[in-house]
Amino acid sequence: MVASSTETDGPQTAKAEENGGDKDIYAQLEEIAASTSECVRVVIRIRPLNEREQNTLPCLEVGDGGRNILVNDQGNNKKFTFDSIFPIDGKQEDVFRNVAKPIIDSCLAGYNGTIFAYGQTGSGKTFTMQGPEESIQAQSGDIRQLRGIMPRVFEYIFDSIRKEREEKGATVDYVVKCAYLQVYNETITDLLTPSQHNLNIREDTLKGVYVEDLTEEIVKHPEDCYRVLRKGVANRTVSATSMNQESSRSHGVFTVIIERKEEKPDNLVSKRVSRLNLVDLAGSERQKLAKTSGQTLKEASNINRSLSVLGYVIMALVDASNGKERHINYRDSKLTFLLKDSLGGNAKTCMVATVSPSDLNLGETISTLKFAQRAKYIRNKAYVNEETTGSLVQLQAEVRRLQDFVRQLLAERENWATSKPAAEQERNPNELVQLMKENESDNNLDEDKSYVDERSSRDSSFIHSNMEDTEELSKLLACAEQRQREIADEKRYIEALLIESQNENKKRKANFELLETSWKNLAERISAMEGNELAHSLTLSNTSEQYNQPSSDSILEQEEAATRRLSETFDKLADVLQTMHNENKHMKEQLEQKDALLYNLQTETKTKDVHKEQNNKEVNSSFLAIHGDSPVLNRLRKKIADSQESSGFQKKELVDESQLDYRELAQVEFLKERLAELLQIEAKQGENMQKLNAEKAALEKSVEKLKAEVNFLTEELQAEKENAQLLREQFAERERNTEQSKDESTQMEEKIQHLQSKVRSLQTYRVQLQRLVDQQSEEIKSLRMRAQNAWDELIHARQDFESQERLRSDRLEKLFAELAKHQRQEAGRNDQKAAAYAIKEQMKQNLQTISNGKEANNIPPLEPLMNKALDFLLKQASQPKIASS
Ligand SMILES: Nc1ncnc2c1ncn2[C@@H]1O[C@H](COP(=O)(O)OP(=O)(O)OP(=O)(O)O)[C@@H](O)[C@H]1O
Repeated sequence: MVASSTETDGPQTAKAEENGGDKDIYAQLEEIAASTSECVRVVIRIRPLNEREQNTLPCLEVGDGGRNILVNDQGNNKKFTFDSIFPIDGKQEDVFRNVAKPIIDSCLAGYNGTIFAYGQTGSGKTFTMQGPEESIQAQSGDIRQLRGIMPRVFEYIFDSIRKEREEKGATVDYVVKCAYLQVYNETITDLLTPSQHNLNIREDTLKGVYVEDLTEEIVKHPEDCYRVLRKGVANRTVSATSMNQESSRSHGVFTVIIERKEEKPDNLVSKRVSRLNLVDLAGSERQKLAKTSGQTLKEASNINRSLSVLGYVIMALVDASNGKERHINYRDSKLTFLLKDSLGGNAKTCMVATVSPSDLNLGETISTLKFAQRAKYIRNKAYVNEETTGSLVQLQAEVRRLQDFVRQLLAERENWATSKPAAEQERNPNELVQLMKENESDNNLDEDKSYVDERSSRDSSFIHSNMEDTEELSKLLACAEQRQREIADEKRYIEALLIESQNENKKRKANFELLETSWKNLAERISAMEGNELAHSLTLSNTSEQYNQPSSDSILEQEEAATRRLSETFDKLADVLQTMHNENKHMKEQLEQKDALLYNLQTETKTKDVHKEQNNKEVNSSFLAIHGDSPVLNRLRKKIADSQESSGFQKKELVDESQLDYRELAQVEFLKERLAELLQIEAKQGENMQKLNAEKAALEKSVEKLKAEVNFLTEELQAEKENAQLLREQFAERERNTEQSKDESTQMEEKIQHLQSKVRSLQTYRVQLQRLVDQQSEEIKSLRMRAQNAWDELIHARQDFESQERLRSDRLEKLFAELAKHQRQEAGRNDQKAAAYAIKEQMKQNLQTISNGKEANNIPPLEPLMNKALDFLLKQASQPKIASS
């Protein structure tokens, strides 16, 4: 179901065995080379639709091969490629095998590892990393299948350790520790000791990045780890938002520290310490969608800010891995500082980006995928964290080797020192004293000898005092050289600072320009929107006036209100951007000032350098005056030589010419002269000494001055550094604000696009409506004509009708008269009828009387005859007379 670009089993365990230490140095180097610079693995996990999304459309499709994902963005398909993609029905077990197993294998082999889940709030990060809480310790049933990466990691680690112990016995020893922390509102809390709040992050060359005073609990079984995890989960900050009933409001970092010690056959002990970070980041969320407020809103903005910094760090890392010179601001947020080793450092890292499949979250899904795509290009440099120690004998051998090495270095330094120019050696004052002593020992005359001894001792003391001065001067020189070096260092530092500040400035300028362009674009869009709004409202009001459509009225009202709201929001946004623009301008000016200040400092340092140079030259010349070709000393040397020569010559003369008295006199004269000369020299040397002392005092003063200047410069630099830091922080804050504004403007853009599409559909609808109305007005026209005709016809018909009506009423009147007449007749007939009935009755009675008498008189019955007559009468009476009228 899931395609993967990496092998999930086997090779790491093999590597673990290889690292046992049997390899030679070249193999280790090869392994280091192979292990360096490895890209971060990135996988995508799509969660099933939740209740809120049941009636929405899917916007994601996993492409062929299971490594591509297609996003349907309003009809446009965008394609992203990752190391693996887990579809909606992806199993927890598959995720563990593909994502976590290779990393744990690396950790067991001594590498650091990190797995982190990134994604929109409610997209399944906690589900992936941890699983439902009740599943963590589940021993059986369906719920056990829902365990996330963390519980499975614990089981796998202890299983692997058990297997290795079975194989290697007591030579291998493991200590496993767990720590759990959260970063909530930029504060680190120890989830295992929640009273430990606001902890500090530290960095160490050996340990890497770590949290000071964080509780590390030793764990011996997976059950211990479950307990630690549950304890931390209970202390983690979680609240309900509209997007997720149990939304993590903090970034959670669960660390497993694996310490492995192995005793090797040659008495060496190898020790590896690796750290596995399991990171469940807080979810990114659009505040409007998440409908957060109050504390939850503050949390959300902190979450978004730290995730933005994470985004910048990733962008910088990607640039850096593309060979660009970028400074990675890990320290801009606690999260990025904590993840420093995991992003671009000493760790093997895998990122699981979780997404929702619904088009309801399309914007967030696209931004998650883009983020994940960038992370793919980060290159990490992981290495095995191994340290080997040996027995005392081996350690002593190592110490000896190091001592030899140090000796060799010292000898090299000595060689270098002795290979100084010969002129420098000649200037050694001790040698000069020696030379003079040798000269003196050659003198045969006692007086001369005593005199020379005396002078020699005087000269020697002079030279000794010169030597002391020379030593002082050498010290001074060394001090000056040291100062020079310090100043050069400072100069280099200032230059680096200047370059950094220039780069920062460039960056800021670029951002500033970007901001300006986006601001301009936005302003244009706002004015375009305003224009559209006007045009839109005009057309819509026309439409509503012309056709008086109640349904389109309400749509228009809604549209107008939405446009008004949008325009208001845009106004506010424009204000915010204007303020930001002004602030950025101000910052730019400040930066320019700082640049100018730095430039001045640099120039000052250069001037100081020149002064230093001059001072040094002066000191050197003084040095030369003492040791080098000093005319006074040369003359002194010459005089001594001459006196020796002349005393030799006079001795010869004394022997040859036997003029002792004269020679003695001459000798005395000569010695007198020489004494005067030497006294003169001594006086001159005294003057020289005074001069040198004055020079020394001046030099000391200038050194003091320089020291003060250097101190001042250091303070200035410190202040500059602080200012730069402050500016950096302000800029980061500004960038974060810009990011937020960008988010808002993206939302606005989406709204605008939505509105524009609505306007477009409304325009189409209006055109259709116009056509319909045109048709209808044509029809109305023809109808009107037809109605006119009909009206005319109606008037005719009415006139006809009225005349006919009149005729009819006449006839009716007549008829009514006839009817009255008939009624009258009828009444008469009824009277007749009643009379006839009365007659009939009378007759009946009469007849009865008659019949009574007939029987007696035998008269034929008259009744039938009477009935006949009566019937005839009745018939006559009941016949209608009106028919004739
Ligand atoms: N792959 C999945 N399969 C089944 N249910 C899932 C899946 N992913 C997430 N869910 C469910 O979705 C809901 C939200 O998931 P979860 O809490 O893991 O999100 P989240 O990304 O950690 O959110 P947030 O960090 O913002 O709080 C939970 O009820 C979870 O059980």
